[in-house]
Amino acid sequence: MTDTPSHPDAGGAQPAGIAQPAAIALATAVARLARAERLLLALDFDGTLAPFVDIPKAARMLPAIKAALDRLEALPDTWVAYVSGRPLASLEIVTEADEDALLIGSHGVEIRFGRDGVSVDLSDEERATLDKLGETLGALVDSVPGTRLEVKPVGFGVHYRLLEGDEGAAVVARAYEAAASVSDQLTIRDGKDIIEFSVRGADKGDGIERLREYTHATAVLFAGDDVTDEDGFGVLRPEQGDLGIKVGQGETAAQFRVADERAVATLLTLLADAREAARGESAPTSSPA
Ligand SMILES: O=P(O)(O)OC[C@H]1O[C@H](O[C@H]2O[C@H](CO)[C@@H](O)[C@H](O)[C@H]2O)[C@H](O)[C@@H](O)[C@@H]1O
Repeated sequence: MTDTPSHPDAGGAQPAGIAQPAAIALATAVARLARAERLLLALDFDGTLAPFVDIPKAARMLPAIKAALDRLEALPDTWVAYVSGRPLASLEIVTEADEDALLIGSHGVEIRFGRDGVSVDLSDEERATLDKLGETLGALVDSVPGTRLEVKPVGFGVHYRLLEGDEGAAVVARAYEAAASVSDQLTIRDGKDIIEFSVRGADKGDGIERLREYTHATAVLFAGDDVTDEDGFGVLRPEQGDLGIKVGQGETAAQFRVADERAVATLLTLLADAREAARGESAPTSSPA
């Protein structure tokens, strides 16, 4: 946390990891968001809540983030949802989802709202393309030590986090070529040390709109770190009180930017404090990681 004075509307605290006066403006926006009638927190997972690790299934959100989200989820008219590129099954594990969890997986293709869900029924043509894609990309990763194929319900991710320097770019080029030999209709997503090819083209913006509809939220907070999260920022309605937060570097349509997951922890803790106060709950003194 910074020790500089805060804006009168900001509830007396500022998010760490960003410079003034942006920190003051963000703290003010968070204080306003805390007073929303029905609040939806739609959150990207990897690189936003959880630091990157070499083994995807080992990723977990920072403890301070988990604590803040648990507090927020316990409040009335407040929903926490995860909107990720991960397959739903993987997202359930890393978020330690309970039976009420709101999850959007596979970049908007897979949906689980509590016990309700949308199953992904592939057409014969999509299934055939997917099978061929798996064989082709499988052969590629088998030929490049350090790469790994992530199997998803509607596509595949080629992971190359363990490669050095230009080796990653070379694998991406070969993956493009391999995928193009299968189909020119694929949705391609260039993520952080992963290149993904899918036979379905939904995006995180679609997922957020489904969540907005389901929760009847009057305000939405979406935070994300990657290029694929720009689809999410694109459907926000700042004029209605929505808030978009970009985590880390890179061009963005989000209104605000914070440095990293620790700054997200600070922000969510401030939001939990402010919303508990707004909803008349006790606001325990809490310190982020
Ligand atoms: O939309 P997100 O929740 O940010 O998911 C994006 C991808 O996240 C996972 O891969 C990334 O995180 C891994 C664990 O830290 C890391 O090893 C990998 O290099 C990153 O690309 C996940 O495995 C993918 O399926 C998601 O698309």
